[in-house]
Amino acid sequence: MTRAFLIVMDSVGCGGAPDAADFGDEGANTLAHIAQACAAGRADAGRSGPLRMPVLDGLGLGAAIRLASGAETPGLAATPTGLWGAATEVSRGKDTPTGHWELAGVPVPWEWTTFPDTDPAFPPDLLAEMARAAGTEGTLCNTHASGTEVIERFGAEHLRTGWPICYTSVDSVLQIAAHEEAFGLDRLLDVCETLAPRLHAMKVGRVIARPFLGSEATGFARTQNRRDFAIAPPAPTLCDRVQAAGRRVHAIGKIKDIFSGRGIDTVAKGSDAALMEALIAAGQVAEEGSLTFANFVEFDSLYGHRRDVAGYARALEWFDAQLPRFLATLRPGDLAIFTADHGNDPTWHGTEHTRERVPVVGYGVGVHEVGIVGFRDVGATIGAHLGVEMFDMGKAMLP
Ligand SMILES: O=P(O)(O)O[C@H]1O[C@H](CO)[C@@H](O)[C@H]1O
Ligand SMILES: [Mn+2]
Ligand SMILES: [Mn+2]
Repeated sequence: MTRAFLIVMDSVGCGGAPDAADFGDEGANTLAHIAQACAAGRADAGRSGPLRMPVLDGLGLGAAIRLASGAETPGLAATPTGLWGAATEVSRGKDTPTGHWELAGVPVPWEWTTFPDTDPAFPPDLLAEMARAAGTEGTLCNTHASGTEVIERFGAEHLRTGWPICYTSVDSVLQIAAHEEAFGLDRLLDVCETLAPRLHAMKVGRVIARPFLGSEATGFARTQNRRDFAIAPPAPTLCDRVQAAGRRVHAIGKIKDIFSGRGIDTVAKGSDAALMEALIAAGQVAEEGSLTFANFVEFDSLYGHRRDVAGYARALEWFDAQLPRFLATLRPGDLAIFTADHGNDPTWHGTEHTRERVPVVGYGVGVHEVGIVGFRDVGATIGAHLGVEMFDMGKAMLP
C-alpha cells in the first residue's frame, strides 16, 4: 500500500477553458500571464526577472500550461519528468467548493444562487434575518465588495454601531466580517452557523465568517480565523470513499470546510507557511494507504483577488522553493498531484475568479503525459492509486 497527496494551489489556473467566454473570461490565464509579466519586468516588486518554478516546471508545469491554452510560458521551459497534463471543469461554477468537489469526483448538478450586483444585494427578508441572527438593528455594506477593502471602508462604523459587515461577490457566498474582539469571534461564528441552513436551502454555497482586528488609527486586517460554512457535496466524494475503505484522510488548510466536514479525519490550519510545514509533516508520518488533501489559499486570497501580479509570482516562487523538502519525505510508491480549483488571473479586470483549465502535475509515477483530462479524473487517479473503489467518478490517469 502507498500514500496519496492531493495538493490544490488555490486559483493557480492555466487558461484555455472551452467555456471561458460564458463566464466573461475568454483569454484569462493566471499562470501564463504571471509568467509573461515576470519576463517583461512587470512583476519586480520583492522579486525580479522571469518566473522561477524549477520543481513544478520540471515535473511538467510549463508544458501543461502550453497544452491547456497554447500560451507562451517564458521561464517555464523544462522537459517534463513527471505526470503532466491539464484539466477542464464541467460544473457551472468557478468557485472553490465547485472546483474541489469536481476534483474529488463529484460535479455540481445544480445552478448556484448568486446575489445581484445591486444595493442592497440581499432581499429584504434576508437582510432582516441577518440582523436578527446578529442581534443588531441592521447590517453594514450589504453589497458586492472586496473583503480587504470592505473592512477599511466600514471598520470604524462597525466599531461604532456594532453591526456586522455583510457582503458578497460573483461567487455563491454570503460573507460576514466582524471585529474579533469588539464583536467577538465566537459570536461571529454563531451568526454564520445560524444563517447557513437558510442560505444552503437557497443553494447559496457558503456563509463565510471573516473576522478582523485593528482600529481606525492602525487600520484593519483580517485574521487567520476565517471559517466557511459550506453546503454539503451532493454525493460521496473521494474523501468519503477513502474513509469508507478504512483509510485515513488528512486535511490541510480549508479542505474540511469545503467538504462540510465529510470524510475528514484530521485537520491542520494556518498560514500557507504553516500549511507547508503541515504538509511536510504529513509526508513524514502519514499512514500507508492514507490521503493527504491540502489547499493553499493565499495565491487566491492575498494576490489573485487583490490583482497583485508580483505578489502572486512571489507566492508561486516561494511555494516551489519549499517543495524539495516535501518531495524528500515521499516513499517509493507514493503519489503526489499538484493542481488547482479555478483561475484568478491577477492581470484580469475586476477582482474575481476566472474560468480556466487547471494544471495537473504529479510526482511518483515517472514521466507520464496525460493530455487534457477532466477534473474528476484527478480524484479517480488518487482512488485508483490507493486501490479505493470510485465507481463511475472519472477515469484514472495512471501509466
Ligand atoms: O474579497 P474576499 O473577501 O477575499 O472574497 C473572496 O473570497 C470569497 C471566498 O473565497 C470569494 O467569493 C471572493 O469574493
Ligand atoms: Mn479557490
Ligand atoms: Mn477566491
